[in-house]
Amino acid sequence: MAHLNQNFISSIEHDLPSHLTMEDFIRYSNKPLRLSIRVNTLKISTADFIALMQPKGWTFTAIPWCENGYWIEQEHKVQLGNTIEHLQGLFYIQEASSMLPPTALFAQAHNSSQQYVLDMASAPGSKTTQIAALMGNQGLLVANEYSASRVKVLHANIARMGVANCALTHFDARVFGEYMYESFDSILLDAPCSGEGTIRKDPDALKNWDNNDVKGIVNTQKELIDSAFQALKPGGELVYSTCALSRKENQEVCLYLKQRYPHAVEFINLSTLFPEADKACTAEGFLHVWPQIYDSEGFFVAKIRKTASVERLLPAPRTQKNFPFKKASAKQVTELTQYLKTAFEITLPKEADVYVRDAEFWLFPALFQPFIGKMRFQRIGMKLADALKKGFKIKHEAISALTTPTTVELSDAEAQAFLMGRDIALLEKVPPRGETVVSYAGCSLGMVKHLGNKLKNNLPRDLVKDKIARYPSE
Ligand SMILES: C[S@@+](CC[C@H](N)C(=O)[O-])C[C@H]1O[C@@H](n2cnc3c(N)ncnc32)[C@H](O)[C@@H]1O
Repeated sequence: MAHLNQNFISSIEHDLPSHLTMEDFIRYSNKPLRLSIRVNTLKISTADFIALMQPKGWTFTAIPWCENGYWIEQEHKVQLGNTIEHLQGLFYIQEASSMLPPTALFAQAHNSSQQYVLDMASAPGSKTTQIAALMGNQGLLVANEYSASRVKVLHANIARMGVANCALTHFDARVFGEYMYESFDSILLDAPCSGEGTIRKDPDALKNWDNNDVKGIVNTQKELIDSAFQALKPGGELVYSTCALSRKENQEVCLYLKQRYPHAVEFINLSTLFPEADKACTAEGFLHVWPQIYDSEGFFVAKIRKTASVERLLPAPRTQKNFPFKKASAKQVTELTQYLKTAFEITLPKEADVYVRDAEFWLFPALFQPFIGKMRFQRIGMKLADALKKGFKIKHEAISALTTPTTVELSDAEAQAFLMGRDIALLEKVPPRGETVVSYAGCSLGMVKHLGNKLKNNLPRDLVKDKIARYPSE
């Protein structure tokens, strides 16, 4: 049963649009959320994923605002996060309304080239990984997160989902306007908020709700949206979203921006974003999703176009020296490319550059180059391989993100054993193949050393699980 304190009810009654009732709001707040997932098209097509999961007892209902999002029901209730398909990054467990902001950001983009994208408050990465899929792993996606522990979760999700076009930063996002003035084509500010919309997931979310706490959050939101607008290129687009319900954290933050930059802020009307979007549309053209409208969590989404350049608020900081990477030499690139091609049939993407730091080889999105020295990055692109005394050793991240056609396909039981860190015995002795990629459902799972009579497990220790959930028929 959701705990709605009286202060919250009084405040929300004030903000609820006249065509919705408080009774419905309370009724839906007490209803369990429908389970929803997003298929990771960086790894598998939606059709193949449905064909894989239907025989395992899943039923799919399409989410109208996300091409690859589904409400699902499971015939056999297993812990989704521990399934093989989840661990290999074929899908992301994501609340349906949380899929709205990236859809809005990529819908009918005014500037059709969304090459430089910033996600200002990213962890745990639901929307970052959705954006990377919408970008098809091209361009450059800068994903920022302020909390150190949440940066780790963000990175784990990016790696699991095979995202290759991302650079991670760890800042209070208020710095972007100063450090990255008018640098991005598109920005998502999924702002820290009071989380009122999450009551169906967390019945205690509003137990201690206090109007005074909201005031502090609103100041942060205004500073963050200002910084986002400074970092946006003229002609660029910004989506501001929260899972809060009050006008203060939503409409008023956007109106504040318009007041600050009246000549440069244009609100884009979202009433036709998907069929029935008008049901949640406000007078300003924002989507204010109350739980009872689409039987989802509460959410707010505003799309804003920057129609003109704005005056820079703070001077450009000095260029940062001591970038620890350098571009790999032509000889190094040739040797590495040959190793990847011969051993794994991997061809490196054209829009990426190989960088080297000590004995580590990294793949950076090509568009990253102009950002060198502008700010400190936690992690850029992905680690490709380590240099050995003779040759290289490919990293798991690269196997996960790059297509590897030559693989040994594992059965359900073998995939389970692999993810639990175990070696896999082969029924017949065959000539050893050395480093080999193993796959499940046609998608790579990781690497083994093929010894002829067994596959020696090479899964990184931090990815080994104690428990894997399997469906009864498997
Ligand atoms: C609503 S959550 C983001 C959810 C995320 N976009 C997703 O879809 O998975 C807001 C995030 O902002 C982070 N945060 C809080 N204050 C911040 C700040 N000043 N700058 C950047 N991030 C901040 C929080 O740690 C939290 O992870």
